[in-house]
Amino acid sequence: MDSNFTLPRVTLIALLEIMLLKEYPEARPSQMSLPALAAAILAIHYISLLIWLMFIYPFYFHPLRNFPAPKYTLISRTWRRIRTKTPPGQLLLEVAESTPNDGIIVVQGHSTHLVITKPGPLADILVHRPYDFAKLDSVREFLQQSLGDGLIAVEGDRHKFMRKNTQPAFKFSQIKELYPMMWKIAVTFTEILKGELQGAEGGLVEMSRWSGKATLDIIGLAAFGRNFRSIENPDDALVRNYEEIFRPKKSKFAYFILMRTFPRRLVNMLPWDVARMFKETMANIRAICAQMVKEKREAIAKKEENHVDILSLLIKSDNFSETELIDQMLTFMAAGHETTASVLTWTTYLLALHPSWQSDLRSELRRALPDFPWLPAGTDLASVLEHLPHLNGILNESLRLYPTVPVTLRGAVRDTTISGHAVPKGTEIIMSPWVVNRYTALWGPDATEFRPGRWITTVNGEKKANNTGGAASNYAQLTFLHGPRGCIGQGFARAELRCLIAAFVMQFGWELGMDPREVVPGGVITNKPVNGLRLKLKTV
Ligand code: HEM
Repeated sequence: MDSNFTLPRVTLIALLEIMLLKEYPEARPSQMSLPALAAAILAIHYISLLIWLMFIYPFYFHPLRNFPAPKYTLISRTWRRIRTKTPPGQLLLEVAESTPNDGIIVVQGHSTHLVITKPGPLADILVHRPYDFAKLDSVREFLQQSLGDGLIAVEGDRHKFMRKNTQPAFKFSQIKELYPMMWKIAVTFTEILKGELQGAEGGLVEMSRWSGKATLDIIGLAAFGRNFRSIENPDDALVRNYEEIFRPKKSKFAYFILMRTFPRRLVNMLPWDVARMFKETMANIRAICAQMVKEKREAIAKKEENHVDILSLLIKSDNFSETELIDQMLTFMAAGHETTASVLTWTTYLLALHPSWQSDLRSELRRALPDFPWLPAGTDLASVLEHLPHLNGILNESLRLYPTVPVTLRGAVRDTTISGHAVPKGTEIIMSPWVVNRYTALWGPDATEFRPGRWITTVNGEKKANNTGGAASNYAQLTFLHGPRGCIGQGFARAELRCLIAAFVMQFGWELGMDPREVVPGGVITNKPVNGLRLKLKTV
């Protein structure tokens, strides 16, 4: 939705004028040479274009000009964000806090975007008209390059079909079946970590790395029915490949920005390591997934065991081709592994800063699971963990304060409306869980503080978990988005996190093992502490 006057068009007009003046010398001022005249014409056109784009078009002609806008240009703020290393989404939060709005703000950067801040317009985009908005072509192309045509990358009718046929693998009864397996890995994770502590100086461990191993093992078993044993075996090929992809690095950030801005083929032609690394590691991961799909098909055919994993359910549904199964598996591995690891890492960070919540949670868990790490036969772990107020309050508050995907972009694929406002095709939209989850208009003056108590209600003297955190709308919590393009794995992720946090808190007490100023949220795909998270653990 940008101006018809663009740099290439204005350059073309200027060149045409120069050619005309060359053809008709009588029209030229006699005292100026042609080169001087050409330079002057180009300069006048470019300065006019700049004035048009910065001061006239956005405020008097842009179709979205009537939405409230910040009083400053985003370019100056972006520069400050880069300098001060504030996390992605923080700049937009400052915009939302300082610009009175009804849920839609227009921001001008190198192009125009609508930033959505409140429940009404979020519901329109995510639930009422989700297929009027799609991922931007550049983002989709990047996803397809890595994950093929998995659920996260497809659009329109293709997406509707896939989502409908994948949903059964994530229904509540299915997740309930997965709890004991998740618990087993969570306990193994803490046991191995306990062993590591003996060799670790001062009980120091790097939590991001360990979180990634635990969640990779859980997704391996739940998605493929295969234990990668990455917790025990750091040299596993799949583990190494995933660690390589997700390790935050400046060169990767630059690669993503270039992929957003220039054609993918062009960027991939550049002779740099990061493009080659992406290509090679994704090809390795794809080959491993293809092998696992093949083996699983054979095992199902031989009726070797009772298969409850996601891949088995998709194979048995007979709705997916071989390539589609591989694409879906790659998608679940990518979407369901680092995301959950990031939340586990941030939860341990928040609990390191708030030791009283750590010990309250431990007491709650000891009462609920007195035989830890054993579960008496017949224990309904899902029912036990899903009702614990401290566990769920802490999890919800971590998900709120450190949403794994801090910012997501959409483009209107047709002329449509948001909250009754006309929005032309091509309009780019920013939805930011970081903004919405921390917005004082939705959460009150303590929006940015860690207060798990907001998710706990006392009824007749008994503490119970609530699902709203005291906010007036479900849309105030955007971590998993909502609607048919929201996270299909939300229930899975919550189950897994309950197990991991519970086992961790029952096994260890901890404090921060680094300068708190060094704990900086950032990262390329998921929101991670860019300098890692060192914790000082002791067994309890
Ligand atoms: C705490 C952990 C997780 C968080 C915060 C999270 C967050 C999200 C978000 C924000 C999206 C929408 C992305 C966008 O459209 O820009 C998404 C989509 C998705 N997530 Fe998750 N996710 C998590 C865990 C999982 C898990 C465990 C799985 C699978 C086992 C999973 C599978 C997916 C898939 C397949 C999609 C695409 C859905 C679609 O477009 O229909 N996620 N997730």
